[in-house]
Amino acid sequence: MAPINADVNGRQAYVPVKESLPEVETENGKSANGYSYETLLETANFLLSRTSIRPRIGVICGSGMGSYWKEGSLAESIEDADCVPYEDIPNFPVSTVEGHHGKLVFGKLEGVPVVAMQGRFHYYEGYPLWKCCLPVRVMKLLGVETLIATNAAGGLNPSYKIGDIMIVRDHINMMGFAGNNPLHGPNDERFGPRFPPMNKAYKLEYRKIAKDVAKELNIENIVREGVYTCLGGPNFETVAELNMLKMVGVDAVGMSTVHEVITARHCDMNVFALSLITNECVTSYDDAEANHEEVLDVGRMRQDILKKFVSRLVHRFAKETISP
Ligand SMILES: O=P(O)(O)O[C@H]1O[C@H](CO)[C@@H](O)[C@H]1O
Ligand SMILES: Nc1nc2[nH]cnc2c(=O)[nH]1
Repeated sequence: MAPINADVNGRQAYVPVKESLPEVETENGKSANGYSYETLLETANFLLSRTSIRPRIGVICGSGMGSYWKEGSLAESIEDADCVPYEDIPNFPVSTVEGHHGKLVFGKLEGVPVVAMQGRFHYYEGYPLWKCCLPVRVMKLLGVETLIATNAAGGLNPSYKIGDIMIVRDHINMMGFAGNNPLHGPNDERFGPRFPPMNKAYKLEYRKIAKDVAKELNIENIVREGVYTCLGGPNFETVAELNMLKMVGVDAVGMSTVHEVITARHCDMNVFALSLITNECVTSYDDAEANHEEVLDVGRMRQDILKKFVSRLVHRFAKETISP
């Protein structure tokens, strides 16, 4: 096992400023912000013992989009794939939502070593935010430098259509406004600083590359750029809530991603995120209702395009920004 203060690849990790963190007690008697650095190193080391892939880019598959890692689709472009079910991974939560398979897939995409989460964790499943984001820290310890987070979201911007792909320019951390943040609790400087900036969360260079790639793939007519927000869920929004979000500049609404991005930026990962617009947000009282089946159907419908888009992005991000 790698020594403490080195990452699993033996490189020097963040310099700790404290030997140990103060214990913060919660109602159930557990530490408030989750597993220690050492515990997550154990998880990372376990994973490295299950694969020879040393991933540089991590991908989180959104609702309905994870299926594109299965047979007949992106799996065909992932070489040397090693799948590890979440149940087998020490300290990992398990997926409980339809459309989230519950596996880590290690492999190569266009020659780039990647790890993909085929299934993410959501707050509404009962996991605290830090636990929803635990895989992001594990990715960091595996050596991942860039996170690509994908999600299914409702389109609030009236010009968006179902099936559009929104490059996330920025987010509004609604849950954070109420004090619910994945970084809540004692801070371990080996992951990152106490007060991380978030104004450049979504890397400008990656957003430019994504627009180039959209042109190359001839899909620029369905690719947008906008602001995402995450609500706790699991219910879809009321008309009044959606109208309020529209007023504050939200383009797409979901129940994920924001806390993952905060955790990734905290540990200095490069971040790119995209939302597949799976439904139009219902902003008047007589329109149709949102439902998860539609979300999954649109994910399936866009599977091929997303597969090509994400693969090209992996290639370009690796070529232009990842250290050799
Ligand atoms: O954000 P992802 O996981 O893509 O899924 C989105 O779609 C589901 C609702 O249909 C919610 O889980 C929401 O967060
Ligand atoms: N909160 C929320 N999440 C979604 N995920 C997919 N569509 C939606 C939506 O309309 N609202």
